[in-house]
Amino acid sequence: MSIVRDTPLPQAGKAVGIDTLGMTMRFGSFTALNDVSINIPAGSFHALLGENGAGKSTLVKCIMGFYHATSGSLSVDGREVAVNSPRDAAGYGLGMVYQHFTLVPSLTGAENLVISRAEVPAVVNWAKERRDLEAFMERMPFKIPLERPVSELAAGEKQKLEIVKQLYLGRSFIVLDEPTSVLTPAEADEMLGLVRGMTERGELTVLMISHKFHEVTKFADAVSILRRGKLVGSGKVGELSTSDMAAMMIGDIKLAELDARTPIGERAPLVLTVKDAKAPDRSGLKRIEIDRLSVRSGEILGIAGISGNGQKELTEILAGQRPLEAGTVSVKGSRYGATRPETRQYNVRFIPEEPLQNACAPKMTVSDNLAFRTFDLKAGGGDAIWLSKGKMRKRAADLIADFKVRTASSASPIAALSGGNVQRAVLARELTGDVDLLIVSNPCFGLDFSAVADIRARIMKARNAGTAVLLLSEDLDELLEMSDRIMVISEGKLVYETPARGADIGVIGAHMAGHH
Ligand SMILES: Nc1ncnc2c1ncn2[C@@H]1O[C@H](COP(=O)(O)OP(=O)(O)OP(=O)(O)O)[C@@H](O)[C@H]1O
Repeated sequence: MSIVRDTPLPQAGKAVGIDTLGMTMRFGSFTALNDVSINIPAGSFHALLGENGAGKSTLVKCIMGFYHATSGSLSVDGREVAVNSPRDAAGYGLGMVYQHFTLVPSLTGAENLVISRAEVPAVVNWAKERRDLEAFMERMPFKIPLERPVSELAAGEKQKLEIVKQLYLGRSFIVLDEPTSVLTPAEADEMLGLVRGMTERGELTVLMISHKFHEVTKFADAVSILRRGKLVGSGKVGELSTSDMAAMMIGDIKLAELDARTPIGERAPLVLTVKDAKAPDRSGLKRIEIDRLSVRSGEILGIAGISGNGQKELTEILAGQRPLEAGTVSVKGSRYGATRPETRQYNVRFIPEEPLQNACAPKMTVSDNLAFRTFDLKAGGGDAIWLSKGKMRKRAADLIADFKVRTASSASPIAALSGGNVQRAVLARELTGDVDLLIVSNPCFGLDFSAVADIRARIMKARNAGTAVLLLSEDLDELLEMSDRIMVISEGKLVYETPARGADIGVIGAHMAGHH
């Protein structure tokens, strides 16, 4: 048996500060980051703002050693350092927490922490690890049940564990990339409050990418704003109003407004109906059972629920990717299996979550991806025999302009776009043309505030024009603003229904949490 060798636990954290000096990053002839100098002192909580494609991720990737900046330098605690890889960054105490969880769901919190170390012993001395972990957790403000499998933790607990993992690995400067996008408002507040406490005690420095002004003003003490790769503003949070920050981000652009809701006609036809549908969930251990769900023309039905309660399975059933064991899905009164001819015949459009993985061919160009619905159709609607690359490019240019997709060119691979711009490109493809049924999951995830306003206005326009919309969202505010009716999904079942107008958030929240 091999020798048990333990890496020592990090000492109590002492925050480190960083400076970027003239950081510039070019991709070919495109400048994603242009001469950016930012000072983030040790123990501060710094927010990084910018519209989609402004260069936030690029800056962070340069700091973390994922990218080699074209020019410029990085200092840690006042000393210029060479960070050529994430491993180098880790050596200086720099760590990153991603928007999506990176933990292994079947392992416990303790196991996740131990295996995340660079040098995991061949044989783990669990008794010693547990003692060490207990001592470590005593220093942490976060309380997390480390003995439970991660799959059983709530989203807020998982996010805290991601942060604890970085601290366990000895990082004392962490980047939080939109850290609250899958948390409830209460979880977000608690988590950011605890992180803020650590910065105030000088144990940690935080750089947070966020699109949420209320989080920035409540928790950060300074902010830097990027626009088209340039630093356009920075300062103390208290000295800048939300509208100052918004204006620096996007300039003097008027936000899209929601059209007034037209009443749903009494005889508005049913467009989508799901009856007695049963299917196993992804683990095969639980089931999804939808007794009855229907959406009328000109109606938005919102589905609320904590992530992982069957939303993904429901969208997979509707996309024809998860066979039913029993029950039916019908569109406009006919059985519907989501084949390409059926989606065309009934004008069904679908925007799944994580669109880069689920709705795009990442290595193909933006123009090709925008043409997926139409490349084999002639202008009049018949089948096309030849691909017309010229027409595809022209159509792509129109959609890119209309939906303000920021890309170096329509010939760039779609995977090179920023997260928010991939989302915009997929929305451009799916929301254009005649749409009778729109199934959309978290449409505004990762979008900046002006894009959020724009996308919601477009969905409302489609509704008012008669589209039936099934809107699955983890954002309750979005559901309350957009929906006509709201249903709650919990453990694979629809457990509660209410008109959105006058809905009681407390009651919805209780059903989301499993109290029926
Ligand atoms: N590997 C790459 N190749 C080519 N262009 C890239 C690459 N990575 C980023 N870009 C471009 O750089 C610009 C900045 O992207 P970045 O991901 O930094 O934006 P962001 O501010 O993080 O946006 P979001 O809020 O949407 O995440 C975008 O226009 C993007 O298309």
